Amino acid sequence: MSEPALKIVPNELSRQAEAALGQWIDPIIGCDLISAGAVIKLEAFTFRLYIDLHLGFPADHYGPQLRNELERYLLANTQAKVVEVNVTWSVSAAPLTAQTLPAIKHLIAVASGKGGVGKSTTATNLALALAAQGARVGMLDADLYGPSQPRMLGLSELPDTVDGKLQPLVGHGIQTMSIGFLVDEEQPIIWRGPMITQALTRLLNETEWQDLDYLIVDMPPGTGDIHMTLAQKMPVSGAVIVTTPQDIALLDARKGLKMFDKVNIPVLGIIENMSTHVCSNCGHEEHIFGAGGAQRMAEEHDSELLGELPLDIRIRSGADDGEPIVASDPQGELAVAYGDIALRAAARVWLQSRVRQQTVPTIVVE
Ligand SMILES: Nc1ncnc2c1ncn2[C@@H]1O[C@H](COP(=O)(O)OP(=O)(O)OP(=O)(O)O)[C@@H](O)[C@H]1O
Repeated sequence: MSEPALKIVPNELSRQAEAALGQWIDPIIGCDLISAGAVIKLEAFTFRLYIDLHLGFPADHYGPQLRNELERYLLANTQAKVVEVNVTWSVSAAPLTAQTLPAIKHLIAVASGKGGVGKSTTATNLALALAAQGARVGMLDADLYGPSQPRMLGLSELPDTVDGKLQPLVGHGIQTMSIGFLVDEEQPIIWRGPMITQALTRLLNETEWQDLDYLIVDMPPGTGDIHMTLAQKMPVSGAVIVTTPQDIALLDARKGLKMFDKVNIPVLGIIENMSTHVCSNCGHEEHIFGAGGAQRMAEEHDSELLGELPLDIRIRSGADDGEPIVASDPQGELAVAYGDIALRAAARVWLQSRVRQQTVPTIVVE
């Protein structure tokens, strides 16, 4: 005879906890933790609440922060006198396709419509921010006409080849491959479409990436051959679009957004770079390139503003010196801003795959 099914009877505290959790909009995930599928266990005894959360993005620092905030919130908003929240995380691989690369769980493209808006700088700092949360991160410099990752990550050696595979160079913990390692920095690259396509696919496929949660792909500006190669030959989980709030940059960013829509690459969100400038002498804040443009663009295109970054000399000098700000000042406010944006993008990658899986949280009550 089979065991009778366990009958789960909600009690007052579990009802209070579920209601409170339903009201808590996580600033990184963008929705409540139950809807996100993050609550994997909820145990409610008369005055004691035990909650297990599992996040699908790296959260070495975010996890403890979330635990502390949630414990305080639940103590204030339920009858519980003891609340224990346990947070774990792991990054699951993207669904298997013909293009899946076994060593890489997710490819995230960092793109911009227009050149010079700070896409490469943003890509580098986002990669470092994900690594700071515990993820294994790589960087593929797909800006073949103007590779900047060697300089930004402070790398200049020639990569080794082992059994015909290029070994990525590691800068600030990021496994990196760039055409800039293989050609002279001073020499212009004057390849036509098919050569570019071949060079990019070889850089991706012939590099021996080691067990990556995320490979960040630093795209060239615009919408050209490299973008088509990315869409057709690479398993991209999503793209983020970097823009400044300037009208001309936004116009080009819209084209980029539409291009990703056309080739079925989900846009994870928009990043507004050089949003404001705070004068280092007098502290006066100015919107040099205009205000609110990326937010409006996100609303118009049913996308999301992942965050804003100021125009700051420390970001510029770090990028030029091979000491990106997230690595050189990991506790500073700029690293925090990059960290939030990086986690929001990673959380969108996770939520996308959860929508496909439709998982339901387990709730156990006394
Ligand atoms: N938020 C910022 N504050 C100050 N300087 C910045 C910021 N973002 C980028 N920069 C600087 O702006 C310049 C252009 O940045 P970057 O090379 O990242 O742009 P890009 O969009 O990748 O350009 P390209 O399209 O030419 O590859 C660099 O000198 C960089 O250091």
